[in-house]
Amino acid sequence: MGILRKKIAVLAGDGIGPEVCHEAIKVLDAVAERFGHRFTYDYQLMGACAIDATGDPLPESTLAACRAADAILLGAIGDPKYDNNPAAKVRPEQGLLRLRKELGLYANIRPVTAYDILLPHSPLKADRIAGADMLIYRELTGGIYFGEKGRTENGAFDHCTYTRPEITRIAHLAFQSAQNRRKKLTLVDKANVLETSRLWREVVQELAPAYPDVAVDYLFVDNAAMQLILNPKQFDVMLTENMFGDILSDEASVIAGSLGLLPSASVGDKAALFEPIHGSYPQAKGRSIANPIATILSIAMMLEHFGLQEAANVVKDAVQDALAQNVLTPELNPTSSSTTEQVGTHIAQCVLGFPTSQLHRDNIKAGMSTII
Ligand SMILES: NC(=O)C1=CN([C@@H]2O[C@H](COP(=O)(O)OP(=O)(O)OC[C@H]3O[C@@H](n4cnc5c(N)ncnc54)[C@H](O)[C@@H]3O)[C@@H](O)[C@H]2O)C=CC1
Ligand SMILES: CC(C)CC(=O)C(=O)O
Ligand SMILES: [Mg+2]
Repeated sequence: MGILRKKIAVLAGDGIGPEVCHEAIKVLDAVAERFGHRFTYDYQLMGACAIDATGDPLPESTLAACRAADAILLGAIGDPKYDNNPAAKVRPEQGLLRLRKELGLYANIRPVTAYDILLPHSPLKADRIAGADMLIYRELTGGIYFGEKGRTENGAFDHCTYTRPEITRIAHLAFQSAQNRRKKLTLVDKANVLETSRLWREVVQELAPAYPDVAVDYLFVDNAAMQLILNPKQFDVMLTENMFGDILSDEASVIAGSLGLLPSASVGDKAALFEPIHGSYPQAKGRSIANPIATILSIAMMLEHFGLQEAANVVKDAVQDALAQNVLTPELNPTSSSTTEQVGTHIAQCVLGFPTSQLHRDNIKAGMSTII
């Protein structure tokens, strides 16, 4: 692969979004330096910061920049002043949902891995989670988040709808992914109650014969939530609708060890966006305690999307190095933690090829004894 030039729209967003994006871009710059690629960044507003500046959570200029970019990096959006005001008509989350819809980002791919090195930090029993490695395919532009919603005289409603094409296109992606992995696909639904779930089951059953090497099973979402913690190793590719995937993937982050570790790629036919699965974690804003690894691993997914597998592997190895060296934010290591910036710098330095021992000597010289 020769030298690549790519333009990346950066939507740092709210809360910890700017902090984790800053570290992710540090790592991307290190990739550029090491491999000779050229990445340019187009910073745009989305979320509460965009409402503050323009009144609109997704200004037209942001949407245009995203359309013009080769890929989009998103930090996170959301602010307590909207979370705590149910009457607010304009909300940061509307910007994200509209962006996903406008760009046709229908498949959100969320890898979940139990890192051996973090097993002792997990609140779950190590023998239950060791070796867990799954991909969640979450449908991202349909379902209850996008249905008609409103208030009645004494109540409220959110409609959930799905069409066959919406299910078919993501199901194909999930089947193909399973073919390249351990060849197991689990559809998670609530087909014992919901008509939309029965359509999901019907479509997946119809597609299954085209993928004879993939074993398909079906779980109701309530059982799946329990199985995920009880025996996560049973899952290879999990396919599910928008809201179930949103909820189950946050639950699955406990298997990895922290919500701050899980990256994602949101892809469609014309655009691709890379984002940590977590939100804006407002309690951590400005305190340099947010884990940037979910966003840095989202950069690795972006590099894979660009066809830069070697660079993606270098980023993933650098993350492993940070975990192995105990360069961890406080939710993973409360007694001897590193800052958001120290984790990002460690990973960027590893990408640049610094021997770790050298890096540690430099950190000690700089007085950053908490790193070791
Ligand atoms: N994609 C996005 O931009 C998303 C935005 N949100 C928004 O974020 C705001 C906060 O929502 P919450 O429900 O509190 O979810 P959240 O994901 O922001 O935080 C939930 C908890 O997860 C942990 N956490 C999250 N990110 C972390 C990180 N990088 N490092 C270490 N720990 C981390 C913290 O314990 C935190 O209290 C809301 O306004 C919500 O709407 C929520 C989810 C996704
Ligand atoms: C606005 C929400 C749907 C964001 C979220 O929770 C997510 O995408 O995981
Ligand atoms: Mg979520």
